[in-house]
Amino acid sequence: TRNSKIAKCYPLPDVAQVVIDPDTQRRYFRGRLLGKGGFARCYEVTDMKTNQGYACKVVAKARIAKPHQRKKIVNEIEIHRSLNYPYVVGFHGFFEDDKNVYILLELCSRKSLVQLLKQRKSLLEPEVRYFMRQAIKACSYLHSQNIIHRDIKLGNFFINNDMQLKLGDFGLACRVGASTHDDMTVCGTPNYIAPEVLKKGRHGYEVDTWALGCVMYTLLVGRPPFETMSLKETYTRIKTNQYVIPSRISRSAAKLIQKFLSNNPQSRPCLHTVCETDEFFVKGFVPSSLPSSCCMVPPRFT
Ligand SMILES: COc1cc(C(=O)NC2CCN(C)CC2)ccc1Nc1cc2c(cn1)c(C)nn2-c1cc(Cl)cc(CCC(N)=O)c1
Repeated sequence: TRNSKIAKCYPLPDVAQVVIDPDTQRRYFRGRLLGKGGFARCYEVTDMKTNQGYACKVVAKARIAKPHQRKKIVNEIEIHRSLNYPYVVGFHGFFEDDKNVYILLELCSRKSLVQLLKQRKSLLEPEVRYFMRQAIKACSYLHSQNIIHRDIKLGNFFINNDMQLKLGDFGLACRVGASTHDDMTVCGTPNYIAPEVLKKGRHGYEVDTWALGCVMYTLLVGRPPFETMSLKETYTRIKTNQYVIPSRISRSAAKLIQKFLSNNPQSRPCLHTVCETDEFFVKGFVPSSLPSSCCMVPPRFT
């Protein structure tokens, strides 16, 4: 809208070199900009007492002046602060000053699956089992807390120093049963948005299961399953379930992708059991850890 254009052309207030949490009096030294997303800029910050590093999402209040924009940030904080799971980004606090809202999050030094796939082009099946197991467990945990993430994609799976996957960015998440289902307009990321959301029917946890299928396909193949030159064509292919699995992909991987990408939400796998029951995981080698060299070159599983 016009206002967002105005907001964009005013220079954003700089983030001070040292930011202080007024409640805890903790002082954080602001390091480099790690990236931007939506209204937020994310900086690496260091607690000046403990030397602990964090990823600090900074949202200028000028950018969230409208009630629905402020509600989005409040929703993200309210949901994320209630979570605690090994494969979900740690939430370490939030505070505000007159200019910005600050959200302190677990720093994942190896960035996200976006950068890893950009470097590697596509991953080997054992690596996909390793990452998909953690991604599925993270979503299964969210669903057990009655939360739908609604924006599962490579860029929201961060990788920490020990190569563990951490699901982040709860800006579009919602609690099931809350009245926010009506705002589930087409707000997901085009490549990973589920057919039932496009048809504006009822939708629930299964939209995350669909998106996990898109993540698995993209990691193995090196591109998203429904990517085309136009958004309209992509939406048509999603609604008509039109995608191709290259023949180099194993039968068990292809079968699981087809289950994840079922047009009918009820036919998609159960996230609480799929890692223990599906042939792709049961009949294949699931590494318990990955060397950081996987960010650069294919590993040799001897
Ligand atoms: C050391 O840790 C990181 C480094 C980098 C990085 O090297 N980015 C470079 C910085 C220089 N520019 C030129 C290219 C990207 C990127 C991400 C890092 N870690 C890192 C980044 C993190 C988080 C944890 N950990 C969390 C949680 N949220 N965000 C977060 C938040 C936003 Cl708003 C935007 C982005 C960037 C887009 C993306 N999906 O990566 C990330």
